[in-house]
Amino acid sequence: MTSVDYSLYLVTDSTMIPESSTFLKQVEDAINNGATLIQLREKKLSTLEFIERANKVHELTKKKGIPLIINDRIDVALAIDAEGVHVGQDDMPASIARKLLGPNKILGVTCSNEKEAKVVVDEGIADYVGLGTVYKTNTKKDVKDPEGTGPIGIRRMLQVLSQYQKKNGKKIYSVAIGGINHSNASKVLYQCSLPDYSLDGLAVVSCIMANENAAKATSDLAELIKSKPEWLKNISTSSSEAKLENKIKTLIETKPLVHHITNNVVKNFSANVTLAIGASPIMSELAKEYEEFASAIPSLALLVNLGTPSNDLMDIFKHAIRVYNKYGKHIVFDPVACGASKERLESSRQLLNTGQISVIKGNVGEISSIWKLTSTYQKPSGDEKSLMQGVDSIAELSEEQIVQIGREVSIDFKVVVVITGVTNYVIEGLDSLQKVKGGHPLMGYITGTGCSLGSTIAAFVAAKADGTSKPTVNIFDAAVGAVELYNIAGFKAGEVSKTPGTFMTNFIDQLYSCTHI
Ligand SMILES: Nc1ncnc2c1ncn2[C@@H]1O[C@H](COP(=O)(O)OP(=O)(O)OP(=O)(O)O)[C@@H](O)[C@H]1O
Ligand SMILES: Cc1ncsc1CCO
Repeated sequence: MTSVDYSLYLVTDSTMIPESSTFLKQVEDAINNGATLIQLREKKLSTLEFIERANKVHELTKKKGIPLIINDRIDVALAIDAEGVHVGQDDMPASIARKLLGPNKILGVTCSNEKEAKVVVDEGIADYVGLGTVYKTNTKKDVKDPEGTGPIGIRRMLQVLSQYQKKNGKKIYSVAIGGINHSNASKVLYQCSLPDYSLDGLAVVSCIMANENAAKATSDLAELIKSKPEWLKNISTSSSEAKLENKIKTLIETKPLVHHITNNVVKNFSANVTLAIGASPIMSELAKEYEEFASAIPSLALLVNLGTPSNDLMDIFKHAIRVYNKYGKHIVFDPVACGASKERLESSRQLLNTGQISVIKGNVGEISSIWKLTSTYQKPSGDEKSLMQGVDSIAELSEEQIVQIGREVSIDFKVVVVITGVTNYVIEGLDSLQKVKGGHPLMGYITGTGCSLGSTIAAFVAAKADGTSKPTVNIFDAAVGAVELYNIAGFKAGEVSKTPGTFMTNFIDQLYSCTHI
C-alpha cells in the first residue's frame, strides 16, 4: 500500500462513547472530519461481533478512501480484507504477522523504548511504528513507564528510525500515541522531532471517541496538527541591533514580572536581584493562581528551579509548565544539582517531558547531566565519573566538549542553553554561540549567584529585551544580555569587595547601578 497519510490516526475504544452518540457515529464523524487512518481496537468482543463491527467500519472508511487497521486480530483483518494490522509487544510477533498478511498489507508495531525500536528496524518488516505512551493515560493501564516515555523517549526512538533510514534508504513511518489531545497536540509534534526526522502523525483515542462532538473534535485536532505551538508565534531570529544598552532600556521600560518557583536557599537573594535590575519578582507555589498570572500578565516569564525539590513541588512545577505553555509564556529551567543524584536527573527528565522550555541554564555539571537525556548521548560502557558534588560542578571538560554538549542539548530540547562558570557559554543550535567572561571569583562564594542569573535571564526574556524594538523576542539575544549584565555587575562589585559578605551587597548595588544610573 503506498502513500498512507498517518497525520491523524484514530484508535477506537467502544468503552468511552458518550450517551448521546453511538460507536459508529463517533467513527463516522471522525472519518468525515479529518481522521486519516482508523484502527479498530476491540478487546472484549467475540470473534463474530468483532467481524460484524469491522465490516461496518470498513464500509465507512472505504467510502472515504481511508485505510482501516485492525488491532491485534490478524484473523479478523484477513476475514474482512482490512488494509492492515497493528500489533503490540505482547501480541503476535511482527515477523509472523507479516507472513500471514502477505507483503501488501500495512503492518504497524508498538514501541515503548529504544530497544523495541531497534528490534523493529532490525526486522525491517513494519510499515509504521506507534511510539508511546507519550504521556500517562487512562486508556491503557499496562504501560511500561508510568510517567510515559515523553518527548525525550520519543526522540530517542526517532533517532533509531532516522539511522535506519540513512543506512537503508527505507522509511518506517511513525506516530506518537498516549495522552495526546487538543491541549498538547501541536506541542507533541514540535517536541517529538529531530532536526532531520519528524513524526508522521499523532494517534488519539479519548479526545475523539469520548467527545460529545466528535466531528468538531476531529476537525479542530486536524487544524492543530497543522498549526504552530503558542510559544513559537512570537520568536524571532538573532539581530545585529542587539546591543546591551538597548536591552537594558527595554528591560527597565517594561518592568517584567518573573514568577519564581525556586529553592528555599535563594528566594530572598533572587527576589533582590530581580528588583535590582528593574524587574518584579513573585515567588509562588500556589498552583491555582498560575492560570490567572499566565493569562493576564503580558510581560511575564516563569523560572523553574529544581534546587530544593519535593514530591509536592514536582506536581506544582508540572502544572506551572503546562499553564505557561498554554499561554505561550517563556520558561527558564535551572536543573540545580541534577547530576548529584539519579532522582534529580529523573525529576529533570519528567519536567522536560512535561512541556516546552525556552532556556536551560546550569553549570557544566548540570548541563552535562541533562545531555544524558538527549537522543544524541552515547551511553558509555564503563563506570562514569561523577559530574557534580552537591550543587557544584566538578566536571572536567575542554571548551570544545562543553560547547558540543551545549549544542546537543540545545538541538534536542529546542532551547537556548546557558552554561555558567568562569566563562559562560550561551548556545543555540549549531550556529549561535556567545562566550561571556567577566564576573569575579567571589561570585563562587555566594550561594545562589547561578540561581539568580536564572531570574535575570527570565526577566530579559519576559521583557523581550533582545536589543530590538520588535514585538517578537529573540531568546538567544535576550539571554546573552542577561549574562553580560550579570557579569559586568559581578566584575565591578568584585573590584570594590574583598570578602563574600560585602561582595553580596556590592553586587546588588552594581546590578542596580548598571541598569538605573
Ligand atoms: N571564578 C569566577 N570568575 C568569574 N565569574 C564567576 C566565577 N565563578 C562564578 N562566576 C559567575 O557567577 C555566575 C554563576 O555561575 P556559577 O557557575 O557559579 O553558578 P552555579 O554553580 O549554578 O551557582 P549556584 O549553585 O550558587 O547558584 C556566572 O555568571 C559566572 O560567570
Ligand atoms: C545549596 C543549595 N542546595 C540546594 S539549592 C542550593 C542553592 C544553590 O544552588
